[in-house]
Amino acid sequence: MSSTRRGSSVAPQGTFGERLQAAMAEHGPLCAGIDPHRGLVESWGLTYDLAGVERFTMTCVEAFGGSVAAVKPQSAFFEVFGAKGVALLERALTELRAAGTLTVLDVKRGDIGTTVDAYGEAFLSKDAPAAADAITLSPYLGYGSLRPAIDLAHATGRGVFVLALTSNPEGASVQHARLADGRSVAGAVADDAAADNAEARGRGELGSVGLVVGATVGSAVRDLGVDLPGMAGPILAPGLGAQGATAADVRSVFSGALPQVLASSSRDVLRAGPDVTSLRARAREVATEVAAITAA
Ligand SMILES: O=c1ccn([C@@H]2O[C@H](COP(=O)(O)O)[C@@H](O)[C@H]2O)c(=O)[nH]1
Repeated sequence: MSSTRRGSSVAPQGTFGERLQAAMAEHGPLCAGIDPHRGLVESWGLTYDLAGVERFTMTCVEAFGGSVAAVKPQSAFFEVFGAKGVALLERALTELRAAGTLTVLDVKRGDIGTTVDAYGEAFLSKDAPAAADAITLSPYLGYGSLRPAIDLAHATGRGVFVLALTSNPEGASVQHARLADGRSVAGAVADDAAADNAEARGRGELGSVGLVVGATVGSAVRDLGVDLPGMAGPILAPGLGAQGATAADVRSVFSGALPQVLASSSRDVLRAGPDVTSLRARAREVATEVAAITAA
């Protein structure tokens, strides 16, 4: 990538796992999503175009910046608007970073290793144009293909969340399958992440390689032998609210690994907009509810 396409260079202090652990302790374990769906944008009285999505996004940045542990923009909703949408996404990431709020960019990238290397440069390098504190990765070209991005994340103090048990019902057809050694696909992804978090675990810290496990997955974690405590990294748990999962589901799905959970909610919180104070209040309310469950 040419240097003219690079963003500004601000090296984060400490590992992603350390920073996330501190942010969850301060604000509660909520990652608020920025998902400018057409219907949501219009329900805020905005037009569904670049200007409307910009207003929506910057309202979220103002409401969530400094108020929640992390913010997760969903890249797809920005890519819809082409280069200008991506520029808006980059601006949101920059402003959240300036507010001292961790960002998890939901891009779900995965490819052969040489291409994953470029994805790492795009989002996790110190001069990345769309620098995020962490990104989501898909391991379905093999966990090992993610190596360049995982190594870069470790080198730059950033993190990744690897899809293990996604919140959608269709995910089970792949993620519940069994390998030749008897382990489930999701269990094997967790074992691979555990190996990457071994040093952090040895220091008694949260690792920087997390997993995505939906709060909607019921008993799958137990049934499939997915060792979340042994994984020792953060668990990004979407599905709260609009997809039907409750705080009580968080408690049962992640029992034994609750301190690692970063619950993620988008539409349920975003419906409280467009008023900044109401939006922030709803995010705080959900964060407090999940904190009470995960601390119990
Ligand atoms: O397993 C997964 C992985 C990612 N997501 C993403 O999280 C949000 C969920 O939005 P809600 O409005 O809270 O349902 C969205 O960006 C998804 O792409 C997920 O839902 N499940």
